[in-house]
Formats: sequence, C-alpha cells, structure tokens
Amino acid sequence: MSFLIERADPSQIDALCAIERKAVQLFRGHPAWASYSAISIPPELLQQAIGRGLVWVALNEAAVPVGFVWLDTDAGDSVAGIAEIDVLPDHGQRGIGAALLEHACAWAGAAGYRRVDLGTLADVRWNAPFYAKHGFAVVDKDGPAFAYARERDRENGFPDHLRVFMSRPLSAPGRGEWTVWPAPAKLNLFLRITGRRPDGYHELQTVFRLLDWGDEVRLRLRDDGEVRRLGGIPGVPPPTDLAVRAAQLLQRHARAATGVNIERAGVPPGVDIEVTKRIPMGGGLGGGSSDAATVLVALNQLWRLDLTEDVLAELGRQLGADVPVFVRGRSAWAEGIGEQLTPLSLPSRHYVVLDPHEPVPTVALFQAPELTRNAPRATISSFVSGETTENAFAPVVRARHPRVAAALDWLGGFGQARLSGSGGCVFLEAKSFDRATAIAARCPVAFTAQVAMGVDVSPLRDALARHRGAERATRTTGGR
Ligand SMILES: C[C@](O)(CO)[C@H](O)COP(=O)(O)OP(=O)(O)OC[C@H]1O[C@@H](n2ccc(N)nc2=O)[C@H](O)[C@@H]1O
Ligand SMILES: Nc1ncnc2c1ncn2[C@@H]1O[C@H](COP(=O)(O)OP(=O)(O)OP(=O)(O)O)[C@@H](O)[C@H]1O
Repeated sequence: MSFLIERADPSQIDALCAIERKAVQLFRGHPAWASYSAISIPPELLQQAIGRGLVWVALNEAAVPVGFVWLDTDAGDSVAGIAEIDVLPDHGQRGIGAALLEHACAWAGAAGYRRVDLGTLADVRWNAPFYAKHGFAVVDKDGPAFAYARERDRENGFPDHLRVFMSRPLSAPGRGEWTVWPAPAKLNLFLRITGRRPDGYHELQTVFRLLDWGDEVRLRLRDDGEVRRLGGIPGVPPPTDLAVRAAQLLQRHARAATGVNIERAGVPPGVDIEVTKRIPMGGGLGGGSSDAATVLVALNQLWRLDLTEDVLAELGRQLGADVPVFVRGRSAWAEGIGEQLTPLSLPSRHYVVLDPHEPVPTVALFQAPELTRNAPRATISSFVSGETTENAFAPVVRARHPRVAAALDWLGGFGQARLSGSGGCVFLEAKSFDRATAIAARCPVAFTAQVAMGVDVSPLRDALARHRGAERATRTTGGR
C-alpha cells in the first residue's frame, strides 16, 4: 500500500478526530485507558494548528486520511513537541507513523528548532520503543524543560509513573537544504489619512497589529547566483512577485555596497523561493509585503550579509509602504507612509479575521475622490483609550464592495467589526480564544474565518533567533 504525506486541510478535521478515537482503542485494558479514552482532541484547537501548518496527514491511494501528526510549537523557543500522532489501527506497521514522524521532524529542523520532545507510555510497544527506533531518547522528566508538559499530563490525568518524556536532537539545515520562515499577517487596528505628499503617497496614521498566523516562506541557497521562484502565485509573474523582488533587491544592494561581500567564500549568493500562501491576496493583511520582509530578513542571515535592521527596513520601504513594519517585527504605531514606527505593547487579544473573498485594489482606493484625506491627527492615547478605531477606507469600501459590506455587517452582529488596511478582510477583536472560535464557527459559507492571536513580537523575529541559535550550535559542535 502506498501513501502520501501532505499538510492537513481544515476539511479533514472530522476525519482526523475519528482516527484519534480509533487509535485510542488500542489502549483498552492498559492502566492508561481510562484517562486516554476520556480525552479527545478539541476540534477548534486542531483547526488552529492546521491553519498554522502544524499538522500533516497521511493519505491512502483513495486520498482518504489514515494517520496524522500534530506539532506543537508553544513549548519553548527552540523546542517543538509532538502534540499527537495517530494511525488507523488497521493501517499499523506499514511505516506510516514513522513517515509522519520524520516529516514533522524534518519540518522542525528546517524551521530552526533544535529539539523535538514528546511524552509517551514506557511499556507500550508502539510508544516509547517506537520513538527510540527513530532517534528519541528518554530524558529526565524532572528537569525544568518538562515542567509544562507534565503539568498538562496532570491536567489530563495521565499516569505519571507510566509516562516517559523523550527528546530527539535536530541539527541546523545544511547548505543545500530548505529552510522555513514565517511571514505573519497584520491588521490595521485603525487607519487615518492626514494628508497627501507631493509624490502622491498619503500621510497616514495607523496601528499595525502583527498576528501569529500567516504565510510560510521556504528558502534554499543556490550556487549559481540565481533567484528562482518555485511554484509561484497564479496571476503574479515571478518578476513582479514581492518575494522575488525582495531577494533581487537585497542581492543588488549587497553587490553594490562597500564592506558587504555577498560572494564571500562558502555562501552561495542565489536562492530558490517557495511560498505557502495562506494570507488572502488583496485582503489588506499585508501578505505580499510580509513575504518580502521575510525574504529580506532571512536572506540577510542565510547570505551572512550582516546588514542592520535600519538598512533592511529601508530596502523594504522601496518595495512597499507596509514592508518596514514586518522587517522590524513589532506591533507598532505608524506614521509617515507607514514607515515611521513606534513599537507598541498591546493587551493580549484574539481576532476573528473574515475573508469575504473579494480582493480590493489598494491603489484604486487611495485614488478614490470620496476618501477623507484631511483627518485631524490622532494620538496614541486616543487609540489606547479605545476612542480611535475608525478606518478611513471603510466608507469607500462599503459603498464599492457589497461583499465586504456584508462581511462587516455579519461580524458587526458580535461586536465592533473593522476593516484592515484597504480591505477586503474585516476583523473583530475578542478577549478570549474561546469567544473568537465560537464566532468563527458560525461564519457563513460565503466567507472564510480565521482565528489568530495578536503578538507584540513577530514570529519572524523568533524564527531568526532560532535559526541563529541552531547555526551557532551546529558550528560549535562541528556538525556539517
Ligand atoms: C493600506 C495599507 O495596507 C495600510 O497598512 C498601506 O498603506 C498600503 O501599503 P502597500 O500595499 O505596501 O502600498 P505600496 O505598495 O507602497 O503602494 C501601493 C499604492 O498605494 C498608494 N499608497 C500607498 C501607501 C500610502 N501611504 N499612500 C499611498 O498613496 C500609492 O498609490 C501606491 O502606488
Ligand atoms: N508574494 C506575494 N503575495 C501576495 N501578493 C503579491 C505577492 N507578490 C506580488 N503580489 C501582488 O500584490 C498584490 C497585493 O498583495 P497583498 O496580498 O500584499 O495585498 P494586501 O494584503 O491588500 O496588501 P496591503 O495590506 O499591503 O494593502 C496582489 O494582488 C498581487 O498582485
């Protein structure tokens, strides 16, 4: 029997939950049975993980899911965890579990994680001995690194005396291997246009709220100095793709700048680029800009250019007004054309982000005669007090795009719905994950809802720290 492993899709949630329920039956008669069978996967958490690309599914020849693995990246800075791995009992012992495990570990390595951890039963053949065969070793579970996992075990009522914790070390990706980087989405929590510059660009004030959700950029160094886009986005030819343009701009800059030697021995100055698009295009969530920023920041590291954040932000500005905030990687108050940034620490909030499937062209909106361009200046305190929440584009978009208006109206039934950027995506702020998922679950079929968390620091900065740490560790241990 052959099988295929790919990223899980939200349409597979029920199937994956059913696989877990069948797989747990294998523990019948074991002392852990009572606690294991009492706990099933919360579908909304699985959906979150799928939306973040952290779940992979094994499909049989009929494209039916027969197993899955779920990675948890909340455990620690450079540690990923196996949250769940299950294979249908009648598909056991065919290498499906092993392939899923390797797939998840390969992704974690490419994303700069240094270790994969898991908790499992010591005395069950397809548990600890299986993981031991695949490079995991039992660790001291009393160590502080496992306090969080054991607390979760306690909450779940799992039998501590039968559980072991295991770790598998990962090494940094080698020269010709893929590396994985996040490109988060942003929301504009308000947006005011205060004037127009002689070059036609608008002076604005906005708050950029970075999200813990977005696209995934994969980069692999090339020896021949070329920048190649693999896959590509339908309707976006490679020379206009912002990810490609960012790599080319950085390459040109590094070749021209004094003191920067892109051709330095051992660092191939070309790159293959792949992007997994999750952020809706033309959605006002800054997808293309974030892809570009991720390419700038990641290639600065991979090409060992050592350019400063200021230089990278300025290169980003040349690509688009929204790029600098993603390069700097902090939620921020913004002025100018969006490039003058003051980092903000905002209260923890979840967002229901609704895609009405109606791309809105930014340029046309900035040109709209009815757009208010002379708003009085807002202050950070008026934003913080909740007084300033309007988006200057909202009335224009409402009048021109009925689907976006319908999305605002529907979401507005649960609280204050706002437009992000120039739209068409709209969002609602919620104080808890449960409230956000409860609203998202009721999303009409005409729209798509995503629940995301606001973050002060971009996942890209976390990824950069991870990759730097992994490279340093590999260098000092003499790997590669
Ligand atoms: C609406 C926002 O997303 C809010 O964050 C941004 O202001 C738009 O940023 P962006 O898509 O990165 O914009 P760019 O790619 O730089 O510009 C696209 C076009 O939008 C208009 N534009 C953009 C930004 C700005 N402050 N004033 C403008 O008038 C310009 O006509 C420009 O040609
Ligand atoms: N890598 C990319 N991802 C998405 N769009 C891209 C990319 N490269 C070029 N584009 C082009 O840029 C356009 C706008 O893309 P994007 O998804 O960033 O819009 P947006 O979210 O409305 O941006 P903003 O919030 O900055 O206005 C797309 O319609 C597409 O033609």
